[in-house]
Amino acid sequence: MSTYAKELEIAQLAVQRASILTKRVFHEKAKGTVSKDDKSPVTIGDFGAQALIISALKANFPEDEIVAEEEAASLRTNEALRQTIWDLVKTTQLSDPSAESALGGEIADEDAMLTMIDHGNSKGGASGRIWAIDPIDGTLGFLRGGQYAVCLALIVDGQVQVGVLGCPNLPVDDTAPLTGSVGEEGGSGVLFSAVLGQGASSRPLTTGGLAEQKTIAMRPLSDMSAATFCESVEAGHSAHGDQAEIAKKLGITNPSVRLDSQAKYASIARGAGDIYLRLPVKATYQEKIWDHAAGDLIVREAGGAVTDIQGKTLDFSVGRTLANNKGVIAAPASVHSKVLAAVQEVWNNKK
Ligand SMILES: Nc1ncnc2c1ncn2[C@@H]1O[C@H](COP(=O)(O)O)[C@@H](OP(=O)(O)O)[C@H]1O
Ligand SMILES: [Mg+2]
Ligand SMILES: [Mg+2]
Ligand SMILES: [Mg+2]
Repeated sequence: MSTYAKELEIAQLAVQRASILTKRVFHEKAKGTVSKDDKSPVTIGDFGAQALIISALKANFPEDEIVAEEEAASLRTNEALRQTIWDLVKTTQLSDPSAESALGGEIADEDAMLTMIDHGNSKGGASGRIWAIDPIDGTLGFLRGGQYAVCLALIVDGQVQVGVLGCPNLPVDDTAPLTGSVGEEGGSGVLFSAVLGQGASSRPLTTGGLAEQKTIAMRPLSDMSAATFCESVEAGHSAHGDQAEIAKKLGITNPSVRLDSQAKYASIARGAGDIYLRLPVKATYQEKIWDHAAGDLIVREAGGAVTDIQGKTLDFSVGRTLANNKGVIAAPASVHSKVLAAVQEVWNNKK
């Protein structure tokens, strides 16, 4: 068995199961949205997906630490919301019994569900095995009817070893035009994964066991002017103006493709786009490890390089945030230094 084979298998099945829950909520009008302390939204889909993923991890790797985005505090005082989530969680299973049983079976009751959610409160750090979970990345996209991703990564002694992204609204076809909006028929969804040193792959998302996988790779980029770059839909999450200036400096003529979530990392990893730019809007914002761990590894294993705007690799060893980094540049390894140089020119001119 290759290294991290079991972790990869469980992570993929856990993300696939959680994706089923998020899809159910995606098609509902009422998504049980509540506002967090930082004013950002969280939905019944985020809470439910986090409970299901953590339950699978606890059943298989009880000693591991977990850093997850959400916490159960607001659910302890909001019975209606808690019950809605519980109804979703207890009725979401993989249709393949052996896959479902690999995830350790059902959560016992509502209280156990809250405990599961709160197991994601690890401080993270430089030693040991730490899972990073973003149950729904791109919650704003999820609410808008756009792209979102279910994200899970295993970090060991500060290095991302396993990364899995479920992107329920991406098309299975790698060559389909890249857009941030979901078409009439929607995408049927793709599950991306990578293990350090073992390459990156993708397979269609299913509602049962894992579908057959294929290797993915970034597009060779011989002509920078033909590159497609991706950025957030939300202007508050990355600096659209700076990014447009950088693209111009690089001679990129295609308009940027705006899509929510780590679907950006996944899309460039499979050659549906080329470059992902995330320039800080606010100097004080610290990126969260769960927003990047899986995507960073998947892009690197597909032939890309990922750094911050100073050219430093992303440092997952300093807690729940990327406190040592600012912004993100992800590009094919062969052109990354060129992109970095353009970013630095624009960034330094601003000072
Ligand atoms: N000021 C800010 N700068 C950068 N990222 C931010 C931000 N405020 C929130 N975010 C993060 O941006 C993520 C979405 O990224 P994107 O814009 O690429 O879709 C959010 O994840 P969630 O949706 O999981 O909360 C959130 O963690
Ligand atoms: Mg959030
Ligand atoms: Mg996120
Ligand atoms: Mg999230």
